[in-house]
Amino acid sequence: MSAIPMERPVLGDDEAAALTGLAARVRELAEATVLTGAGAAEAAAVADEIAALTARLTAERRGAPPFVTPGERRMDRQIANPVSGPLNPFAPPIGLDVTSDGVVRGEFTLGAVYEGPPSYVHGGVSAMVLDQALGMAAAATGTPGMTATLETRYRRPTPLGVPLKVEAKASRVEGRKVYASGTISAPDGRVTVEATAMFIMPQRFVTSEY
Ligand SMILES: CCCCCCCC(=O)SCCNC(=O)CCNC(=O)[C@H](O)C(C)(C)COP(=O)(O)OP(=O)(O)OC[C@H]1O[C@@H](n2cnc3c(N)ncnc32)[C@H](O)[C@@H]1OP(=O)(O)O
Repeated sequence: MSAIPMERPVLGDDEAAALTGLAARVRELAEATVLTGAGAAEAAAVADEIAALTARLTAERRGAPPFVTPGERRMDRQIANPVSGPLNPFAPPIGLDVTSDGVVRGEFTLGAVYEGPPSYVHGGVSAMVLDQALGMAAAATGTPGMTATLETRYRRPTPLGVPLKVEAKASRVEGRKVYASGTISAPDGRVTVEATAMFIMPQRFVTSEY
């Protein structure tokens, strides 16, 4: 049982645009925080100002991230997803497109907040990006599901601060199970991470709109 309810408020266009802008500023703030050379006193002063801003936002707090109206299925309306959601400051965010033949593609650059080994992307972040891309490829078959297995193979370090590509495609559907694979590649075209995954449409969602 989750502490976050399933029922969601739906944002109008103006509010969605304003909150998207807010998330972009908070994303910049996160990067500024990990890179700042401000001294202790300045960092403490800025922390106090941010605490005041957080209190302003929390004054009207929702119980769950909101949705937007476009899209027939719930996953199309979810704009606070941690990989692709423009409303989520934690998300890079990565724009992922699905071609008519079911291939998911995205281009993205990851900054210092996603660092694992010095100057390279954290392996868990790469896995998260691939989980999302492969999940979208699975959903494109018409059988959206939850990740049951995700296997990643880290072939070489994934560089920060340069344009990366992610690509994914489903290979087969067996009842409620969908198998998919994908890669992240560096600007030189070499694959840095490969992934295979199996998604299962939960029995409880078979008759719902998920
Ligand atoms: C477009 C959006 C993209 C989103 C991408 C990101 C997606 C996510 O992050 S999802 C979050 C992470 N995943 C989860 O939290 C999933 C947690 N697990 C579950 O909810 C359930 O175990 C779930 C949905 C995987 C399967 O549940 P359920 O529908 O009850 O399956 P169940 O009836 O027990 O089993 C069905 C079949 O799957 C198999 N199976 C179930 N779970 C697994 C598993 N983890 N690994 C391998 N096989 C499995 C069973 O053995 C059974 O096989 P068979 O048909 O051959 O007997």
